[in-house]
Amino acid sequence: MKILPAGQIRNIDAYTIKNEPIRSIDLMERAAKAFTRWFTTRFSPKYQVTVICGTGNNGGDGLAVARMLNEKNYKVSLYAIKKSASASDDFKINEKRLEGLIHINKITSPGEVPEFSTGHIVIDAIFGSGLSRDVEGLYADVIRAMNNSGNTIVSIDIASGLFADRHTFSDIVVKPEFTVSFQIPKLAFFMPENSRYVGDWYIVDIGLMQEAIEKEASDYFMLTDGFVKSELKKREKFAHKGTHGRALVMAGSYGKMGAAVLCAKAALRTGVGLLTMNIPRCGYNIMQSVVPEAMVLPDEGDHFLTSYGDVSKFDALGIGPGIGQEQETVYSLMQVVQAFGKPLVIDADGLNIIAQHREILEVLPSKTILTPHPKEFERLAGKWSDDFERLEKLVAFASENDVIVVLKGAHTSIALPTGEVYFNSSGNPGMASGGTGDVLTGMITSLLAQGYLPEYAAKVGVYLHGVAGDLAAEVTGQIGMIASDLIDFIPDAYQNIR
Ligand SMILES: NC(=O)C1=CN([C@@H]2O[C@H](COP(=O)(O)OP(=O)(O)OC[C@H]3O[C@@H](n4cnc5c(N)ncnc54)[C@H](OP(=O)(O)O)[C@@H]3O)[C@@H](O)[C@H]2O)[C@H](O)CC1
Ligand SMILES: [K+]
Repeated sequence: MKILPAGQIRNIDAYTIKNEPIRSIDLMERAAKAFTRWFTTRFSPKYQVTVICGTGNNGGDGLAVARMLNEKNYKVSLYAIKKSASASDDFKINEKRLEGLIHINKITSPGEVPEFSTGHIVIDAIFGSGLSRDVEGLYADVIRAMNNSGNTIVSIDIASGLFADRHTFSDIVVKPEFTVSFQIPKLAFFMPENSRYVGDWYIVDIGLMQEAIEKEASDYFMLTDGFVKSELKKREKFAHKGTHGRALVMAGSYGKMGAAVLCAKAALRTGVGLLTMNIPRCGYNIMQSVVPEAMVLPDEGDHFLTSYGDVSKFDALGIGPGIGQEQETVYSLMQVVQAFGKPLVIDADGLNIIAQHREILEVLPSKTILTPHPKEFERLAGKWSDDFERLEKLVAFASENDVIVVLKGAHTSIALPTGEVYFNSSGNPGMASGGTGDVLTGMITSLLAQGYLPEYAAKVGVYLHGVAGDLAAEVTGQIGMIASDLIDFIPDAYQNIR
């Protein structure tokens, strides 16, 4: 699914209005209906609803929603912030449609800012994608009062005060529990810095023309079920274990064999035919007894990796989980990436080693997959001042080094060398716990070995990992979930997507 900036969404609106054709007021009606449908399935008419509007089209949506909820027997109080006489045409039409139905309380001065009584659901329709500057004055007073009221807020399209496509410096922004956005996700939703201004967000379809969406170019996409489903490889009837690839994972050191074990189990559960674990000797018994399905290639080093073996017979190589940064390990990493000569997966200490020895970047096979968490990415690419700048750095790093970067976090983002970025939509905060990264490395390595091209191994791996986390959380809850739970749910995650 494409993520598009406000300007391009406006083009799509205009195209739909012209070519469907549909009057813009009817498109607003359709948007308000879609919002109302979402709202009425979540909140019953026993709730009192307060709708706060601006006077642009977001405000027009708010008026139409107020009318629709009133028809459905919700008790609705309605306010419009009117600093000047100007209002959008569709706002004015909706204002007329409300005559005799609901009174619109005008907020024209600070004295008229409502006192929000508790227990209301507040619908935020002050500004949408037309926000053009920081919020101040009367608008700021209202937003502060809304945020301080303790009420559940639902934002229409996007929280008022939040810029859809760039960093929002001001903190005068509505803090909704839910955002219900129209058809196309906004880039701001994927930035961790905005989490309190987005809440749980939902996309509702308002029937914008598909051909108009296709016409608009974008480098940003959201990974969805449909996409991943279409990329999953099927198992052939006459397959044997060799058909599903041979993977080699170089992982572990004294005290960090858990990382190697998690990575191994995840690779196997993701479906690799044959897995070999290249680990230091201290991990031999652990690996053989805990993961009997894996073959073990013990290193000469007792406590950390000191060399590498014949890598030519492997389809995929994953390296990094728990390897530490001893000098011999650094040398073997430097050499093995070149000896392997095909795209591989590098994680954790493997990335820290690269950050210390940047010459390795020059010899990485094209489309190698790097899977940093934000701190590791900072070591590779330097600091950023906000998440939009981080995104710029991510895109630049992937294209300059001809690598695929999987930047882990809520909405893990996958940057390709082409400049495209895919944001994940699966997963939950319970996954922010030790070892989940090792699981992801195992999964992506496994998919590479099974013949997925690097770009698809990254996308499918990240999405599946998130689904496994979501399924695990249904059983364990988010707080008590651990990385091993994720592994147990990989098979279900496959079933779920198919
Ligand atoms: N396809 C769709 O998604 C559809 C969306 N709809 C809804 O329309 C809004 C966008 O509506 P628009 O009228 O373009 O913009 P807004 O309602 O967000 O607000 C514009 C007015 O607000 C003024 N403004 C902007 N920033 C500020 C500020 N900081 N302080 C005060 N006033 C501000 C702006 O003034 P300008 O001086 O910048 O012109 C405008 O007067 C979208 O979000 C959806 O909710 C349609 O209903 C259906 C299709
Ligand atoms: K809004």
